[in-house]
Amino acid sequence: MRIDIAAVGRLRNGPEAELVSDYLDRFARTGRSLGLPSVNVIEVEDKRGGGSTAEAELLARAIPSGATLVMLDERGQQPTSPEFADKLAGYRDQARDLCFVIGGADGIDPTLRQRADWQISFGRMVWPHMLVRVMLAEQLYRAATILAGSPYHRA
Ligand SMILES: C[S@@+](CC[C@H](N)C(=O)[O-])C[C@H]1O[C@@H](n2cnc3c(N)ncnc32)[C@H](O)[C@@H]1O
Repeated sequence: MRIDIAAVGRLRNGPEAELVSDYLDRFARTGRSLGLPSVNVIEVEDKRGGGSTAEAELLARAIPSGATLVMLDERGQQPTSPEFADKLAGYRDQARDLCFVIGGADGIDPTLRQRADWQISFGRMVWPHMLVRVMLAEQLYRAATILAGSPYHRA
C-alpha cells in the first residue's frame, strides 16, 4: 500500500505547513505498527491561469497509476472519524494504493471528479484548500490512533 495526497498549490513555510508536517509525522509513527505507510505529498501548480481544467490535467498526471482516488469535496459523503478509520483499514487490508485529491480555488474539475472512488466532505461549508490539507492530515493521524486503540480520539 502507498498513500499520497495530490494537491493543487505549493504550501509555503508557515503554520499550515508546520501542522501538516506534524500530523503526517505522527501518522507515520502511529501507523508503522499498523501496516500503514507514511504519506507522500504531491503538489501541482498551474502558473498559466488555466483554472480547474489545467489543474485537473496536472493532477491526473501526478496521481500514481492504479491508485484508489479519494477526493475532497464539500459535496461528498461525511464519514465519522471511526468510519474513515475503518475505510482506511479496509484499503490497507486490500493492499490498495490510495491517493487523496484536494483541488484549488476553483475546485476539482468534473472530468477528474467523475473518476473518484470516494468523495468525502469536511462539512458543507467551503474551506481554504491549505486548511483542508491540515484537516486531512489530522484525520489520517486520528484514524491511526483509532485503529491503534489509543486515547487520542475520545468520542
Ligand atoms: C476553496 S475549495 C474550492 C471550492 C470550489 N468552489 C468547488 O466547487 O469545489 C478548494 C478545495 O478544498 C477542498 N475543500 C474545500 N472545502 C471542503 C470541504 N468542506 N470538504 C472537503 N473538501 C473541501 C476541495 O478539495 C476543494 O477543491
